[in-house]
Amino acid sequence: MDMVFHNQRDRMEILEVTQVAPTSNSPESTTEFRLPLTFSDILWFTSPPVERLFFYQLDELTPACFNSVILPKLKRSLSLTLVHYLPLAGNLKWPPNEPKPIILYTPNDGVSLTVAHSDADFNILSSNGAYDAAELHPLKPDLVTSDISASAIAVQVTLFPNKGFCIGITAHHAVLDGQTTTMFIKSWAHICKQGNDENSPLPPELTPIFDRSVIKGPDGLDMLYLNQWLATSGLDSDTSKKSLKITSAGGGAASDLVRATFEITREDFKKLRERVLPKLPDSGKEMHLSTFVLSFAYVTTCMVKARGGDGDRKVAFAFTADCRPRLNPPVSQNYFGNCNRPKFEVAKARDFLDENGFVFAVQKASGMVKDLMERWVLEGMERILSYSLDVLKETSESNLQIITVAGSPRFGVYGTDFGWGKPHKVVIVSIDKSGAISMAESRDGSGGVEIGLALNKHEMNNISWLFPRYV
Ligand SMILES: CC(C)(COP(=O)(O)OP(=O)(O)OC[C@H]1O[C@@H](n2cnc3c(N)ncnc32)[C@H](O)[C@@H]1OP(=O)(O)O)[C@@H](O)C(=O)NCCC(=O)NCCSC(=O)CC(=O)O
Repeated sequence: MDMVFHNQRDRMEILEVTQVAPTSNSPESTTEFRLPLTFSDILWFTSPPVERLFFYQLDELTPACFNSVILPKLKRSLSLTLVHYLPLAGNLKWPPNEPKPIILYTPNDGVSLTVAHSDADFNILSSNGAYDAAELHPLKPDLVTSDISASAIAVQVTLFPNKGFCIGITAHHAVLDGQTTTMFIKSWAHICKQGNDENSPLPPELTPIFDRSVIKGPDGLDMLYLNQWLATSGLDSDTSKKSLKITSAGGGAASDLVRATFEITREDFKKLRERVLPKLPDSGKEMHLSTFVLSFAYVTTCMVKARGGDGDRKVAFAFTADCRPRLNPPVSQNYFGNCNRPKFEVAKARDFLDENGFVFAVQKASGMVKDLMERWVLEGMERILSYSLDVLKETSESNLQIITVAGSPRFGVYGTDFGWGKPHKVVIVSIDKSGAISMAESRDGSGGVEIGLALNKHEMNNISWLFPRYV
């Protein structure tokens, strides 16, 4: 039987759009804070923002309780948290005589917070699907970007009466990566759960580090990337034609996509390992067969099979690695900003469509991760943005299939408890713009991995057949 795709038109009402500033009682919030962008930030300069939703189920939640308890607590704790994360209350700016933009917080800056009420079906939107990808769009806030300014983050809290609420956070990728975004939201949750005590410091594992000197790369990489980004929008950094507007590079959301979440369980991983090991050279002794490698290889193979078609077509598959532990010396996980690199490979669809397609994918994925461990992790960084932009251009011009990964099972998003329990569901909305899959740890902590997909109906139908059977 084919998959059933839920499509229910929601009703959403915006109740309030406000600014939440860092609490004014702190000396920090009354001082300007400037943070330069590193090459690793500029690598993502005008990439599509990353949009996450955290659904919390509270069956008895009335509008009165939401307005008198939950919303005030969320606002107050956000304000307290921003004192520790001042750049997130600020904006990207491009001062007239500066070669590159900076992140600037000035007193009275704050985060845009949208409060909304939805009559959409909470159970469907926080389920594993499938439902129209566009159904999630009203729940995510938009960054405010213009030629001269771009907000670092935006937040939305949406009430679903008698069902629960949803927290949406949209992050500018040139300001922060997934590691920092999830550390920030866990800090907000921590302060909210602790009862908004003004004097309670953040625990060490949630305290951001702003020291840019730890990020060392080849000279001139920041300006190289900046000029490459500007060239894609027909601008250049030497003239007055500087712009902080986020372009459509990376594609806009397709309107015909549906979303679903699939889980690869610990038991599935065992089976996948058993299946692949005898087929690998030297029984896989030299392979890096982590749950990430198996998940990435498995989903890539299923996605190529789900699209089917011409074996000669090209498939670009990529993931982003966290460079913090890989740099020499290693950088703290608390480093605020971007410290990551994409890793790309291109192959023919035929390689995955073959009987041994999964074995091929495992070998490739294992090699990609091992490369990052064994070689200098910044190798090839000079070419990485031009290469990525070329691949994106080719995707829009040909039938090249691009598969990338957003999020990570390491981020522990299901531990984000604001005081009303762990999330019922966490999703990355923005995968519907970019051909990405999303990854998160299984909600029940059983060692599995959740895979979020946004595909057209035909491919989603095909993959729903492949996922359970192909393990
Ligand atoms: C490159 C990688 C994907 C490769 O992952 P692997 O798991 O294969 O390799 P690895 O060597 O790092 O880890 C191997 C083993 O170490 C253990 N391990 C190591 N670190 C861990 C951690 N922090 N938490 C839990 N387990 C950990 C695991 O048991 C794992 O085995 P096992 O798994 O078998 O038990 C990863 O190292 C990595 O960098 N992950 C973070 C990716 C990231 O930051 N993505 C977001 C990009 S920004 C983005 O996309 C935007 C956004 O999200 O906002």
